Amino acid sequence: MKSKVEAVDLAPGSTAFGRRDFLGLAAMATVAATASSLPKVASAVSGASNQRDVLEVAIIGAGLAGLTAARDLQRAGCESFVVLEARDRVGGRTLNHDLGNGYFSEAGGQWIGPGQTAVADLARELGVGTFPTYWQGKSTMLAGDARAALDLGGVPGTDPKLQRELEEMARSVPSGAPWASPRAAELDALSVGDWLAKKNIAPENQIDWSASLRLTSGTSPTKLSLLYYLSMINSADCNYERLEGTSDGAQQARLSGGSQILSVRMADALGDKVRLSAPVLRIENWQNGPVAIHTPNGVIRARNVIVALSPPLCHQIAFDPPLPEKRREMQRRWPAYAPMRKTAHVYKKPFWRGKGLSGWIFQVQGPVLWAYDNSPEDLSFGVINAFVHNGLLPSEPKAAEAELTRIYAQALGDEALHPIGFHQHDWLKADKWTLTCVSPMPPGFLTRYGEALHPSVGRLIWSGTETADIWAGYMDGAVRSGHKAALQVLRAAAGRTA
Ligand SMILES: Cc1cc2nc3c(=O)[nH]c(=O)nc-3n(C[C@H](O)[C@H](O)[C@H](O)COP(=O)(O)OP(=O)(O)OC[C@H]3O[C@@H](n4cnc5c(N)ncnc54)[C@H](O)[C@@H]3O)c2cc1C
Repeated sequence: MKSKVEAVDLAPGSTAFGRRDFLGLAAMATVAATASSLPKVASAVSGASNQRDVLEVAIIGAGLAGLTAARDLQRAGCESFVVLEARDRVGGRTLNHDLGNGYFSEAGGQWIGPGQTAVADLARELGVGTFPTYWQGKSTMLAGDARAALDLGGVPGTDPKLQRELEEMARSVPSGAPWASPRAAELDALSVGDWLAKKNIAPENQIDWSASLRLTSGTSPTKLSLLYYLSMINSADCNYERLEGTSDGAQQARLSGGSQILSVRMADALGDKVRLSAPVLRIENWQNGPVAIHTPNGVIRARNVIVALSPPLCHQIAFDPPLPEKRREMQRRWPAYAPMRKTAHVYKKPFWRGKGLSGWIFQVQGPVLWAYDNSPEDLSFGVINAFVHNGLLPSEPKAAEAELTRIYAQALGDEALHPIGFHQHDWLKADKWTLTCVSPMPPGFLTRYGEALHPSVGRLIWSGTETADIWAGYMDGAVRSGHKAALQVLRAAAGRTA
């Protein structure tokens, strides 16, 4: 079992000036360039709004990506936009479950970690604090009636030698465009399972690989493209533990007040520019504009559209004329339906901590994929959250609670028999406005369809976490994609007045 993060080797010929430094400088340069053209942009935008019913921008989706784009536009002086959101709430794949007295448990995205600077900056700007994820103590493994307690040190217990091999391969797989890797065809022909099968992995490590990959990608190693997984490791500075770990990885910290608070605060500041319960059903005249965006409440016209949705959600919208074939096929075939169901057991206290237990539970065969301590920062009560296998746990809440309570008692002791609250959220069953929590990318997809993911077509600018250059699939990627889309619109507006 590995517990320490090792230093990342620099590629031959590289200097201590890393990719992050470069991206930081590039971002500053872009912001400076944008700021210097702001008066022009603002006037171009006010000019557009003079045409009464034609807005400069319509943003579809009030998740982190869409709201970040809207916030950036407003900060740049653009007032001619709306955000159209299908649901009666903002936040998309982030959702706070209210535990009462101002406490929340996150039913969707929740953790942030090192290198996820975009979401961390946003939190700071919005006055949202962070606190460390609890992982200290022994984790419990359950296999039938057998129980073992192990110190994992906050990282998955996979083989360090194989982790280094993956990191080395990840260097040649750019996170934002894996299909551009010189080894793309070879790596996309394999699943992670194919690759692992050649490595003679000990059975106990196979369980660890399988659990951590399923949690990260929503699918099993045999169904996950090796190319895609390497692009995720690349996002994490080519550091496996930074992707998969808690102590110094992407699961390192939580947002005070629950992750949905980011979207709620952005939406509050945007006021009536955010229109809830306004699903976009049809988009016409997207080639040259003005684009007509149809919702059940009426038609909005705009020069540009930021589509801040995952590709399968884009596919639910009718486009007239139809989108270019490659884009259409990419949306249609994008791997969706990675079901994720999260549960929360509430206790009077996090009693397991006093027993030297982390609250982490892994079950070899059973409904619990991973249970973990999700208690509030001030420990006024204890919470065990779990990612569970759909199909192995009854969907009816009372029955699900009882089954998990029994398992937690086996893992943590009899105190677990008395929860004071239970909550679950099944993203597959909730509604049709998420479809996929993460992307369970199969071999062969990215090399075939990846190139259609980023380029705008006509007046449509694609955003949403899936389009991010780093940390795609994560909250950080969503925020980055929102910044990028807003810059595209501002540049287009500045170009018209130049
Ligand atoms: C269970 C779970 C656990 C996760 N864990 C983590 C984690 O720990 N850390 C992390 O960084 N990320 C995590 N994620 C992923 C993270 O939540 C997402 O990457 C991020 O929130 C995506 O933001 P987005 O704005 O790109 O998309 P979304 O949040 O999907 O936003 C899209 C919005 O568009 C709306 N919409 C859809 N169709 C239409 C339409 N036709 N018209 C108008 N509106 C529409 C939706 O209602 C939604 O509000 C997790 C996700 C889930 C579900």
